[in-house]
Amino acid sequence: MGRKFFVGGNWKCNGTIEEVKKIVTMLNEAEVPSQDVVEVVVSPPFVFLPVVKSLLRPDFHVAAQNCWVGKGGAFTGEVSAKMLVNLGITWVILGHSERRLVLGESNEFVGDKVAYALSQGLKVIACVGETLEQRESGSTTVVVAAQTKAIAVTYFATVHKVNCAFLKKSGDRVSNWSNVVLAYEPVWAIGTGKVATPTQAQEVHSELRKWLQENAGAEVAASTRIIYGGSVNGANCKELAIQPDVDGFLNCRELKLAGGNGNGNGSDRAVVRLWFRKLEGRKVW
Ligand SMILES: O=C(CO)COP(=O)(O)O
Repeated sequence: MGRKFFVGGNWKCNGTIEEVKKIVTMLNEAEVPSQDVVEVVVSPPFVFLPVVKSLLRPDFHVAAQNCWVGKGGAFTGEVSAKMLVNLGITWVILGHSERRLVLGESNEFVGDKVAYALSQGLKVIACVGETLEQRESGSTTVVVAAQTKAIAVTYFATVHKVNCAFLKKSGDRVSNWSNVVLAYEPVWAIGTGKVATPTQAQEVHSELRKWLQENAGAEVAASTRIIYGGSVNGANCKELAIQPDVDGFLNCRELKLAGGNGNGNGSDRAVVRLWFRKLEGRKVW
């Protein structure tokens, strides 16, 4: 089965309402290949989800950048999967390294979030990736395999004491991989300008696919999209995209908001167009 190319924009904690509307206008005008061959998903901060959802062209999808691990309730500051679904949001990013490393989310906690979000009907972009230290010590494969295993298997009932009746009842595996996209995002490449080489990305993506093959079966391995994130831009995306196991991107820098952490040269529209045009070089199109 062919894997539909995936282009994701993670806007992180950036932007004002005016900037968000501006980038939505750009996206609405962008020339992109048919949604039969590419899936575009943008992920604004929580507060901008309703406005993006209402203004964005309907063939593009909207993702939240996080959600709570279980049912709502007395969890100040959190947003539940059910609330996202209620708003018409179809995707959520879980396990981003910024949440793992800055906010201390463990592999198991991320795994539990993935399981719960899927149970509520959300599609999940589940992030994995090693730090520079882990790469240099040769443990990249072990690290991303452990993160992926925790996504596939939940430890919720034993590790966490937060009430989550669903997970306690329902067994322990991602049963529907078609609603999961794995995002390999090496921590050392995020926001640093140090993109993984196409070979480095392909190596890890192929290891992840092998892990899926061994643990979730050949069909899941062949059909699950594994996307890359970390300093992707219009200039480097084509070489990455032609790697056999790179099925798309999760990216902040090119789909940036004006004044964000990208090049800030005012040519945002040109960059969006360039990005999509470069991607067209991929054979599947
Ligand atoms: O973290 C990322 C996407 O989730 C990548 O960020 P950059 O595109 O800024 O490297």
